[in-house]
Amino acid sequence: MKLRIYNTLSRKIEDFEPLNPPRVTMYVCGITAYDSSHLGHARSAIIFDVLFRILRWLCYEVLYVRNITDIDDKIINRANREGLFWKDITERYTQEYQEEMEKLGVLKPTFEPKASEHIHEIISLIEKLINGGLAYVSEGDVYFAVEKFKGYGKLSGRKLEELLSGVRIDPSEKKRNPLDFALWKSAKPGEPFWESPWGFGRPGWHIECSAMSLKYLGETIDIHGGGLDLIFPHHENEIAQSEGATGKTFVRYFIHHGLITVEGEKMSKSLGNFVTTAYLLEKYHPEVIRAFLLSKHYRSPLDYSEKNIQETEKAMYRLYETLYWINKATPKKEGGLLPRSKSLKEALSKFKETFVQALLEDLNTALALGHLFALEGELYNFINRFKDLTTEEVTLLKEALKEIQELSGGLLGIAKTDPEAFFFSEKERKLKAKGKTLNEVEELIQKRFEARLEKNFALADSIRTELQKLGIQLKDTKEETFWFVE
Ligand SMILES: Nc1ncnc2c1ncn2[C@@H]1O[C@H](COP(=O)(O)OP(=O)(O)OP(=O)(O)O)[C@@H](O)[C@H]1O
Ligand SMILES: [Zn+2]
Repeated sequence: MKLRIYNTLSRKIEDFEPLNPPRVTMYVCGITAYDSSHLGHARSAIIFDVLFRILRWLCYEVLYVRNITDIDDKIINRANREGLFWKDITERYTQEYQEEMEKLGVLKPTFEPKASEHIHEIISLIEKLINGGLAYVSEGDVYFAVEKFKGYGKLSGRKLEELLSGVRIDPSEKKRNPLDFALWKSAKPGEPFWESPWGFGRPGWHIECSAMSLKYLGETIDIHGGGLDLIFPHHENEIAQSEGATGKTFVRYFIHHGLITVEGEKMSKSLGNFVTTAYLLEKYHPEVIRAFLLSKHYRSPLDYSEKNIQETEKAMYRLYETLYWINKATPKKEGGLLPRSKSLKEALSKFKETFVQALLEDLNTALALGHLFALEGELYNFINRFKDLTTEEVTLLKEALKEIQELSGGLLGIAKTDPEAFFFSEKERKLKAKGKTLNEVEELIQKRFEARLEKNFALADSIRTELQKLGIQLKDTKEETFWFVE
C-alpha cells in the first residue's frame, strides 16, 4: 500500500517515497499567534493531522513539526494597542490554539517550536547566506538577494522578470532589488529586539521556517505543507533561503490545501469574515467540525455557511444513531448469516477495500466519507428492518462497528467516540442552549414511556408535542425511547 499525493513542485500526483524510510519528516506552517484561531486554521491543522495519521498507519516513523510564529508585525501592533508585552499576546493565543486543536482531536505534532526561541539558529542561517553571497546587509537590515538564487520562482511558477514588472521601484529603498525580502529587520522603537551581528533587531517571517525545519528535520525534508496562500511568497522564499544555504533540495513534496471561503472570499481576520474555532466548538461537536472540514477534497476551496455545517451535523447524528443501535444489538436467535444480509456483507467488504484506498489516492477524505456513509446507510436499513437478529448477524454488525471505529476513527478522527457518550454530551450542550437540563427532559421522556405502557396515549402525545417544541426527536423501540435534540 502506497500513498500518492499531489506535489505542488511537479504539479502532479506522485508516489510518495520518503528519503530515509521508515522515517518521514514533515513541516507545516502554523499560526501567527496574535488573535483567536478561525475555521481556516482548523482546516489546515486537521488536513495535516489526517496525513500524519495515515503516514503512521502506513508504519512510517513521522517527525512532524508545526511551528508557532510569535514574532510578527501583527503581534507587535496588537500588543501596542492593548498596552501589553508581546509575549502576553503570543502566549495567550498559542495556548488557546493548542487547547482548541486538542478538543478537535488533532494529534500533537512531534515539535511545536516558536520563532522567538530560535533566534540563535536564525542568526547562524542568515550569516551563512551572507557568507555565501546570497544576502546583504543594508543599514542594520539584512535582505535576501533573489536574483542570486537560480531557482527562484520554481514552486509558484513565477519568473523574476514577470514579478519585477509588477512592482514599483522606490529609489529610497534599502533593498538592491525590490523583490529582495528581509531576513533581519533592525529594531524600531517599541518593538521587541534581539542582539545580532548587524545590531539590535528581529527576524523576518520567512527565515524562521527555514531555520526551524533545518534544526528539527535536517537539510532535506520529505513534506512541507500549508494553505495555498503560502505558496508565494512564503514557501518560495523558504526554498531560496534553505537551498541557498545548504545547496541541497529543501523539500521533496510540497502539499498545499485550499482555503475556507465565505461567499467565495478567503476567510481571514483582516477581512473580518471569520468564525472562530471557539465559537464553533461551543455550537458543534468536534467531530461534526472535523467531518465538515473533511467533506471536500483538501485541494478544493470549502465554503463555510451555518447551513452547510448543519447538514454535516445531521449526517453525523444519523451515523452515531446507527452506531448506537449496533452497540445495543443482541441476538434474538441462534443462527448464521441469512440471505437478507448479503448486501450488508458486500457493503462491509467494499468499505474495507475502498476507504483506505480513497485516502491513499491524494488524501481523498470526501470520497472516504462517502464510503463510510454508504456502509452506514446499509447498516441503518438492516437494523431498522430486521429485529430478529441471529448470532452471526449480530457478529457482522459488531464487525462493521469495529472497522468503522478503527478506520474512520483512527484515520479521520470521525466515529471514534462512544455513541452513548456522543449523544450524552450533545444533548447536554443543546439543552443548555435552550435553558433546559438533561434531567428535566429525561423525566418527561420517562413519563411518556410509562404513559405509553399504560396505553395513556393522550398524555404520551401531549408530552411528545411539548418535547418537539424543544426540537427533540423521539424514536420508540420496545425497550427504550431513543432521542436527540435537533
Ligand atoms: N481561510 C483559510 N482557509 C484555510 N487555511 C487557512 C486560511 N487562513 C489561513 N490558513 C492557513 O492557516 C495556517 C496559519 O496561517 P496564519 O496564522 O499565517 O493565518 P493568516 O493567513 O495570517 O490568517 P488571517 O489572514 O486570518 O490572519 C497557514 O497554513 C494558512 O495557510
Ligand atoms: Zn513557514
